[in-house]
Amino acid sequence: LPGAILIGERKTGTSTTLKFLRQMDPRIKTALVGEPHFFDVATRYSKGLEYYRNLFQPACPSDAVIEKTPSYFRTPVVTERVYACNASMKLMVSMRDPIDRAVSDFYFEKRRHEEGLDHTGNIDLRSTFVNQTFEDVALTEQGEIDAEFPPIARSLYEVSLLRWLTKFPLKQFHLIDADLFIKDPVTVLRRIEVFLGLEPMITPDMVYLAKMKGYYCVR
Ligand SMILES: Nc1ncnc2c1ncn2[C@@H]1O[C@H](COP(=O)(O)OS(=O)(=O)O)[C@@H](OP(=O)(O)O)[C@H]1O
Repeated sequence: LPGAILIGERKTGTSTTLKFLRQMDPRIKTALVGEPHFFDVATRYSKGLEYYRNLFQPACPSDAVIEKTPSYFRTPVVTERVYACNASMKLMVSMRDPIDRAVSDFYFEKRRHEEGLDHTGNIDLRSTFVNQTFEDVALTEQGEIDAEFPPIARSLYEVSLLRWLTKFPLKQFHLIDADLFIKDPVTVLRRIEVFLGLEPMITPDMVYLAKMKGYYCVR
């Protein structure tokens, strides 16, 4: 079972962070599926811990087993369930400039909707988003920032973080600077290795800057 979870938030580079860790540090083992959604989806949670265990790569005791599911961060029931699973769980929270994150989240939702990929059936009505920009939907009729609009609500990191802190001590958290990750992934990844209890082995020669993309890639 994982000893650490990257609990969110979405659009903060969680996919790349996990991919880089897996590719660059063979002691880090992950789930075989991208996002297990074990603690937030009732039908999966009810399958029990053996089901959850089987979602992971095989690992030896010196490895660090981790998973990432960005919706864990903001889903209240998850905090209790993770605590019941392992009160010593290490929790990684990735944070990006909240406005950049909200804008990215909005356009991601808009694209998903336009492509008809949302199959949940409970998409927020405002997320029809047709011909709308982020600026069109970010304000209430009174001209205030609409803190209940999901892409904005998901950037209110402190709301979720305070709930997690009612259950887990601060020393079990590691905050990932997602803006620094884009500029200097190695520094961020080495800090994660240390948090996971591993001697850092990720080094700058393992990455290169893909100038066209503007992002670092693994060699
Ligand atoms: N190396 C590299 N390559 C590609 N993308 C990178 C990289 N590093 C960070 N990012 C940032 O990752 C953002 C997407 O975040 P997530 O992976 O958390 O998105 S998701 O919630 O899983 O859809 C994505 O945000 P957007 O560009 O706004 O989509 C990127 O800023």
